[in-house]
Amino acid sequence: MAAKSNGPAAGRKDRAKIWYPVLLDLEDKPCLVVGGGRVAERKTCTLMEAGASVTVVSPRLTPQLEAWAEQGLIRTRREEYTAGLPVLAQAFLVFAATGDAEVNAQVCAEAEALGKLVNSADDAEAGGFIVPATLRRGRLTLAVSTAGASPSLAAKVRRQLEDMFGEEYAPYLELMHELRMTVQTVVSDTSERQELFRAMLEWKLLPLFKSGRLPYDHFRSELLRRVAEDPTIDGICSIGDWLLSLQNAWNGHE
Ligand SMILES: C[C@@]1(CC(=O)O)c2cc3[nH]c(cc4nc(cc5[nH]c(cc(n2)[C@H]1CCC(=O)O)[C@@](C)(CC(=O)O)[C@@H]5CCC(=O)O)C(CC(=O)O)=C4CCC(=O)O)c(CCC(=O)O)c3CC(=O)O
Ligand SMILES: NC(=O)C1=CN([C@@H]2O[C@H](COP(=O)(O)OP(=O)(O)OC[C@H]3O[C@@H](n4cnc5c(N)ncnc54)[C@H](O)[C@@H]3O)[C@@H](O)[C@H]2O)C=CC1
Repeated sequence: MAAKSNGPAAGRKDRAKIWYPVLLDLEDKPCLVVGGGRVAERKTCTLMEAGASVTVVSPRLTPQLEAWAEQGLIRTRREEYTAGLPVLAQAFLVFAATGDAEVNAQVCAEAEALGKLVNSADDAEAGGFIVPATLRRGRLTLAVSTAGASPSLAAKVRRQLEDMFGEEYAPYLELMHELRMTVQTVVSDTSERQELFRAMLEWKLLPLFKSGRLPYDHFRSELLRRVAEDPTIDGICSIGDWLLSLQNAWNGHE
């Protein structure tokens, strides 16, 4: 069988590096950021969002980093980086984000020697991972990368996705998650379940969420009830009809 053009053969050395995307669980994981400027602040912020336990090593900190330190949200060491810091040896992820390229290279070398995943703010190829531009809508994560070719383009594409994937995706996915769990409990056959999940994607739920007029709790329990009552393809399709009729009724009242 011929290899697909984007298949394993695409990983050969004569091509640009292909980065492997993953989503990491950083909850309570120790992470080290070396440097205390604007870039270190941005990396720290997204690490905090992911629940990481962040230590920043830098003689100077941005006012925001200072504030987080005062609030006890991050740990800091107000000093220049030196090799052999226990906080580096204990870190799950390391970020080299100083304004000094030589220091960043030293941080990367030490971290890699200890088998750590390290990110270099000033040299994509020097570290073991790079950070994409990220859009979150509850459980939906969209990550955009240009493999370091143009980080500002990654940010621009992320902004464009903001319009395409609005806030309504967060409650929509919560509900889809709950409905999926319901179906998993009441339907034992895997292929039957998959058919139902695909049919549920055809429901015109997103416009209902987008309108912002849904009495969410009532709607949620009604939908869960209907799915549990008739978890068949006919049942799922008739729920789809019910959702359409709701939408049409609302549109008619506008
Ligand atoms: C390789 C990588 C390593 C890493 O940091 O992981 C890297 C490297 C470098 N960035 C540089 C510059 C800028 N980076 C940004 C912004 C972001 N940079 C991010 C990631 C990455 N940046 C990784 C590759 C990501 C990819 O391409 O997929 C984002 C997506 C995520 C984040 O940082 O959290 C975040 C946007 C977040 C968002 O808005 O969503 C801006 C815009 C701004 O600051 O507003 C500028 C100025 C404009 C410009 O230069 O384009 C420079 C040059 C420094 C110089 O020349 O002085 C280097 C070093 C080099 O290129 O060698
Ligand atoms: N990856 C990215 O997204 C981006 C990367 N960059 C690169 O990242 C680097 C940092 O950028 P900014 O934060 O804007 O710089 P900045 O000048 O605002 O901050 C540099 C920080 O590094 C600290 N520092 C300097 N020497 C140190 C040492 N020996 N040990 C510990 N900390 C030390 C300073 O105290 C300061 O807090 C720049 O070199 C730039 O090339 C710039 C823009 C975006």
